[in-house]
Amino acid sequence: MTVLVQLDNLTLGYQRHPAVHHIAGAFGAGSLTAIVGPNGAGKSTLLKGIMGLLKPLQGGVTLCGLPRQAIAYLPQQAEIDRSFPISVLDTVLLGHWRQVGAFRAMSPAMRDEAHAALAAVGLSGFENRPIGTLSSGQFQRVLFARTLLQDARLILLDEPFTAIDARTTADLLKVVHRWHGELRTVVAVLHDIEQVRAHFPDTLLLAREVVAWDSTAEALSPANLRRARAMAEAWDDDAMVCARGAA
Ligand SMILES: Nc1ncnc2c1ncn2[C@@H]1O[C@H](COP(=O)(O)OP(=O)(O)OP(=O)(O)O)[C@@H](O)[C@H]1O
Repeated sequence: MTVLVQLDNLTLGYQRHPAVHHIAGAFGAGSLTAIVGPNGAGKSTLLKGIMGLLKPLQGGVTLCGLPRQAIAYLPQQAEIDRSFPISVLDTVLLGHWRQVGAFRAMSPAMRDEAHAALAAVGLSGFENRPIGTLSSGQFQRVLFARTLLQDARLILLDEPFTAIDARTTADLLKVVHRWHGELRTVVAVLHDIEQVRAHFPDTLLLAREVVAWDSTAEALSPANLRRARAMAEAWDDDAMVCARGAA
């Protein structure tokens, strides 16, 4: 396996209060991995750490030959403000932002790519709609279209299918498989275990620390799922220091 992202004894948290501890392992180039775990397990925190939005309290993240601009990150929909008056097409065109910068105009080829991306997610004809008027499923399609334009080598998706209808989920899973086929590396936080078993070859089972990081069949064994549940029941949200101390 060629390593794309290496996590070394990674501890992340907020106001020095650890949320995930001592994560060690690697995402291989071209891998398709689900991150699964109970509520509050630190799944979103881990994505933010990989993205560089959170500074490690301990340990580190190494991007192997991967510039940060080559990472696409889709946060949970709840974290995105949709009241901004911007059209579907302009939202998708933001995917070109890193190539274009603040002042250069979009080329006709870039616009064509945006139209093609909207067609790929089933949203042709929606170009001029303000994003605030879309359903959650339609808006998630827009965000996937924008990600298609970004040409990212690592794609981080935080609960991309939560509160999204079944048809949209099926369509967007096809986009995920397209990325995997293009040898991009995809990491998605997911809650639907059956969906993970059906579509994601690898799984990181997280409960504030790694329970298992393996092929999905191994990682989601009944014993590992029981362990993750038991660990969640034992969490002490008021604990101020890492029980294992500095490694
Ligand atoms: N901005 C923040 N400030 C302080 N604590 C936070 C912040 N964001 C998350 N936490 C805490 O960090 C821990 C891990 O949260 P995180 O959102 O990463 O979990 P998760 O596994 O993604 O949960 P869920 O499945 O419920 O979305 C939780 O105890 C949470 O309350």
